[in-house]
Amino acid sequence: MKKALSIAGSDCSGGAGIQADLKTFSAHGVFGMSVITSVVAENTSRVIDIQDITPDIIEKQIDAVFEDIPPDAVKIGMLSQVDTMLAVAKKIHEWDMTNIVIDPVMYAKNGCPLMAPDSIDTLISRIIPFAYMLTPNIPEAEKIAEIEIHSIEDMKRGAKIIHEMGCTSVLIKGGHSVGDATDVLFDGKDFYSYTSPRIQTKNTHGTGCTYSSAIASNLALGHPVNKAVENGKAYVTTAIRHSLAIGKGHGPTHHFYNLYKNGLTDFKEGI
Ligand SMILES: Nc1ncnc2c1ncn2[C@@H]1O[C@H](COP(=O)(O)OP(=O)(O)OP(=O)(O)O)[C@@H](O)[C@H]1O
Ligand SMILES: Cc1ncc(COP(=O)(O)O)c(N)n1
Repeated sequence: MKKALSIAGSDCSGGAGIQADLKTFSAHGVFGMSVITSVVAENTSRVIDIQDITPDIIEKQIDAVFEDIPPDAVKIGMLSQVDTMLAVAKKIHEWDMTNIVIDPVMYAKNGCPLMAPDSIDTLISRIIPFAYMLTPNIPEAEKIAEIEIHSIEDMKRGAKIIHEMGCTSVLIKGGHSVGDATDVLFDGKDFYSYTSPRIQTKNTHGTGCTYSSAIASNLALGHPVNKAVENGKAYVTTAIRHSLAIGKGHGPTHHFYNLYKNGLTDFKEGI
């Protein structure tokens, strides 16, 4: 069985972060493991508080996983502080991690910051160069590349600038644009785009986490980069199309529908 690790924050309400990642891994038939970087008291409407895990315990969690069950792919999500980033960067290097998909999470859907603003330089210098794929949304890409993004051409320009920071490939996600949901991948040579019709729903909590974990699952399963994104896009689109109207704010993506669709379960309740 293929194995994947998520290094990310915990969303107690189950829609984003580690919880979304583990559900996504399971739906792909991949064995999921987790290293928690922050415990976030959050739900579909708001972030109440954040407790960052100490760098020491983050490092020890990574050691515990890698000395025993080395993963075939690693997804990295919320890294809230400079020290968190430095601890993760040290361990990426020490364990020679590969197939790393990094979602540079900066804000929750309701606008609450999940990354300290003063850590952007460390993200760029110490984390981004390790990414096999970096998956910023449009506001994150604007911050990292220091440009404004209003069009597909801007997304391509942003992807090129970010690629020069040392990552192997960049996928800028179009969830925050208008019209079709188009994502742009740059692998250092060619551009690829992935489009789905925009689904009219407010229930998009955890879409970015779901997408990056689906891509990591596909890399763990041995797919090349553009196929991993194609499959990941199909997964997240289905998960949004059947997202759940639960909670008072932005409801979460639906993983069981994907399982059902792929014939892995006959679970139908709530679809
Ligand atoms: N309403 C929608 N309809 C169809 N696809 C969408 C919609 N919203 C987002 N997507 C797609 O979902 C994926 C995740 O993109 P998005 O830009 O929402 O990520 P994100 O902002 O990082 O997510 P999060 O808000 O969870 O951090 C992308 O493939 C994007 O195109
Ligand atoms: C722990 C954690 N990680 C990531 C997100 C971003 O996801 P979203 O923007 O969909 O809330 C989140 N809300 N919580």
